Amino acid sequence: MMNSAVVVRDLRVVRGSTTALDDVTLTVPAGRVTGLLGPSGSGKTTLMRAILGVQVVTGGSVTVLGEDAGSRGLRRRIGYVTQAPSVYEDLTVAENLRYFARVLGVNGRGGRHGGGRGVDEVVTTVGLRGQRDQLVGSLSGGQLSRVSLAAALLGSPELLVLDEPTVGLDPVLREALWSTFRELAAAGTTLLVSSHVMDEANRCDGLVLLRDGRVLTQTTPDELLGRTGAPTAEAAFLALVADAGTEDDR
Ligand SMILES: Nc1ncnc2c1ncn2[C@@H]1O[C@H](COP(=O)(O)OP(=O)(O)OP(=O)(O)O)[C@@H](O)[C@H]1O
Repeated sequence: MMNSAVVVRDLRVVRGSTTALDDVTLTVPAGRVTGLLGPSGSGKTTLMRAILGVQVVTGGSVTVLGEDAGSRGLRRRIGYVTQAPSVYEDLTVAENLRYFARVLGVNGRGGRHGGGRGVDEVVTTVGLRGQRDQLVGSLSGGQLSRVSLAAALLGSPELLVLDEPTVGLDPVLREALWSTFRELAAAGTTLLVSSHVMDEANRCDGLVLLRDGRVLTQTTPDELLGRTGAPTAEAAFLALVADAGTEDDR
């Protein structure tokens, strides 16, 4: 039996006058990279917020690492990176991370109670050793987003939820970040990574395709291409959208 880090059942979320998620059921397998793909406004951020337990939901259930989403005990077991970098510009990279380590109750040198990743280790993981003592306000955009990722890695979370972490990064940095994700998964971390860049689909072990707040399909990159006969993930997604549109019309 495959071990699931996240189980979402019949989830429904209404935000304002929009049904942001409707009847969403999916699982995120442990120790894998799952890509959450869909166009802008399809509900990716809302789903991630529900998994983190910070989203008011109208119906359904979300179980994370065996507990209800939002349970206190989950706080240190999940790392989250939002689209807006939440770091202090007037502190250096290391100062920011030491601050977040304290907030999380992580020992900045070797993790909580001696376990997990500390500041030096996460700085190395995201390739910012050269910028360790630089003010965050003077970093490039790509470096800045890697500081947020480093903060999310403190203490070795079991689940990493990353909302469009590669937006605005050049191809070299994107490559570097994806190899970091692969290494983390190989070491047992579960990653849920959202993107609206379909060519990132091939880098994931599994895929969840969202459209208009509904799961279009939960699949793998190979199966997606095989099923649609499309040459690229982007073309496959468009083919599925066209199919779903035909069904809606029936
Ligand atoms: N605070 C809010 N109040 C009302 N509607 C909202 C709110 N936040 C999001 N929505 C709506 O919910 C839907 C899903 O939004 P969500 O941010 O989850 O999409 P997304 O797939 O993450 O988009 P993007 O790729 O552009 O970030 C959209 O139609 C959006 O307009």
